[in-house]
Amino acid sequence: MVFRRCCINGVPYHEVRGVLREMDSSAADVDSRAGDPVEGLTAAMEHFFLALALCHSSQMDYEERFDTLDGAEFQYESSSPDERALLQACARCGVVFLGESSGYYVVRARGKVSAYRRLEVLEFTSERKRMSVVVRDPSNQIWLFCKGAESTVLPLVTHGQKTRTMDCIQEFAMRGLRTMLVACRRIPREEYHAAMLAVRSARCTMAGDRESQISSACLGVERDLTLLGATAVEDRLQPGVREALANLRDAGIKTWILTGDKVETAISISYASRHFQLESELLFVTEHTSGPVVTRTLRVLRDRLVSGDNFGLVVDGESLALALQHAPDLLLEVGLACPAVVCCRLSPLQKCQVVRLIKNSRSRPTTAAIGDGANDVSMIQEAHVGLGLMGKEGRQAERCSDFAVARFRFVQRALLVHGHWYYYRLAILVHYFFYKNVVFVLPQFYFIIFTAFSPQSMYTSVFLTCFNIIFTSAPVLVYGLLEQNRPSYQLLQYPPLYKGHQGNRLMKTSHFLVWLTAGIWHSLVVFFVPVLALHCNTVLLENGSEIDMLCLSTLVYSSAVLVVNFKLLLISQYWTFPFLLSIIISLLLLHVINLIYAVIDICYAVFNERKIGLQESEQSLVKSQTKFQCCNQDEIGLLVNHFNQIQ
Ligand SMILES: Nc1ncnc2c1ncn2[C@@H]1O[C@H](COP(=O)(O)OP(=O)(O)OP(=O)(O)O)[C@@H](O)[C@H]1O
Ligand SMILES: [Mg+2]
Repeated sequence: MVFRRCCINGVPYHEVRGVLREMDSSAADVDSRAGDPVEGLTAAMEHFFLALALCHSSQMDYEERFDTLDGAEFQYESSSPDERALLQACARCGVVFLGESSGYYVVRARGKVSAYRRLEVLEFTSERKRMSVVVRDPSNQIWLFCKGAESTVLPLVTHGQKTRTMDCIQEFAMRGLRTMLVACRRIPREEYHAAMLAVRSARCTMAGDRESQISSACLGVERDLTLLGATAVEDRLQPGVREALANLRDAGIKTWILTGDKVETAISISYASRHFQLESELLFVTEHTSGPVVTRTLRVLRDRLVSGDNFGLVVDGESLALALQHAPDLLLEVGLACPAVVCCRLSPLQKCQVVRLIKNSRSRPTTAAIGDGANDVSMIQEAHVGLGLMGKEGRQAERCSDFAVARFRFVQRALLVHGHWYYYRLAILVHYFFYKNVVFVLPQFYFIIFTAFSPQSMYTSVFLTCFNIIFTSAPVLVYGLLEQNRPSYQLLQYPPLYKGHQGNRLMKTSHFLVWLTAGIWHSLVVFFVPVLALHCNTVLLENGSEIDMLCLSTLVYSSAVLVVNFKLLLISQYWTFPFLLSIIISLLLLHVINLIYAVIDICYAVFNERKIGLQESEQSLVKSQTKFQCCNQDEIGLLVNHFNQIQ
């Protein structure tokens, strides 16, 4: 962010490298508006810059060597890029914030170093849209300095050049600059103590709405302000934002800009970023104060939108709150019908509400929110996909997001290329898992039918276990990581290709049925081809013996593994070395494990045979012994009979 302009006591100035030039607003040509450089700072200017140098929450430890340093060299640490830009501008103009030491703000102005005792900081929140500091100056006077959005500071101002300053703010905002008002007040000592007591007790309260109690306590001291002026900071668009927005639009992605900025600033930035086209006709839902009026405006806009022209919708925070309360469906209808929407002066909660409104609309669109500040965290978390920009406004957005991106323009690659690929990969992966299991399991059903509903399993337990774990898992995983159905340059060059996947098209029932049919057909082939082949001649082995059931099962099983792996190879449009290697290894493993299993099985059978043989011989021995005994008994019986007859 760069400090560009300011307005002091109603007079606009242009700042370049620490030189202020008064601007002539009446001049038609922008370049000829800046007048002669201002010689030295007037008391009003010094007071204005002093307010900026004191009213902030930036950090820098004061060191004495800073006293002699040029202010432009300081790097201020702040979560607010606006504040950093303002402090650097102050330093360039001669009022240098040197840092903080033991509760004192040290400031150098006109070569003189002064320490201001920090008494209280009334922090900035996106709801209050302003912040204040209370300090005691070296002459023991207590001052309150306040800066913030004009919508929240102006109502507190009672003295100063209100009208001229607001004209300046309007002009700055039309140029796309981020504006703030700066005001101050000298607080009587007795009032200070009472007001601060109220603020501190509100901060300590645990009951009720604590935030609103703090806000109203702050209002006790933030009142009767004297307007010092206004600042205008340029928030430069990152490189590539225009192209990225245009590409996202071509890809069928609807973009809404949700910002805390002023309406004019937001519109100007929207034109600069081509979110609004030059030919766009703007529809305004702004400055409404009652629900019925907002509803009426939205109805009128809805009727106008039928003509289908290139419209841009602008909604401000207050009107949005009313619309969300009284006519959310109408707002949604109008918003979705407009090609571009800008919502300005939104609080973090409102940003979240807008995302929720869209997310829960009838068509159930997939939403993605992208932001860089703490005030974007709630919408990032509400959206289906949260994208955090690594920015100058701290790391909250980045930490709360699903994906962090360094630059806005990288979003188009993330969505159009990686989003496209990953959706495609995931869709194929899910269908493929169903498919390969259908090919594997259905032959078992056919087998049951062929064996008069026998409970016998065709596959052995080793085969059952290995199918999904070893023989068919690696290729599909590698496919899921590396597949590219189109090259990246093509996807970036033709953003409409992204539309092909919108509405979850690859996961429709029709796609599932296609895969299911393929699975059934392949299962028929892998079962019936071996069965019919063996039906003609079951003697396959060299020694003339017939093949057994294990042999049929191995044949069917191997065919299933081959077919599902080849299917993946054929549907893949991007053959990489790891992918081919994973298929080769899977097939090799199939044969190696088959071989090992066969050897183990033969050994087992031989062992069994031996065991059976042994048992049989043992049994026959017993039998023969018994026979022998029986025989002996018989013979003895015969001998006895014979002996009796002789007698
Ligand atoms: N540190 C600050 N001190 C005082 N006022 C501030 C400060 N930062 C921002 N503001 C004022 O509060 C307004 C709202 O700020 P907020 O951070 O909610 O949104 P934003 O920064 O303007 O926009 P965005 O949503 O794009 O981040 C700003 O437009 C500005 O006028
Ligand atoms: Mg901000």
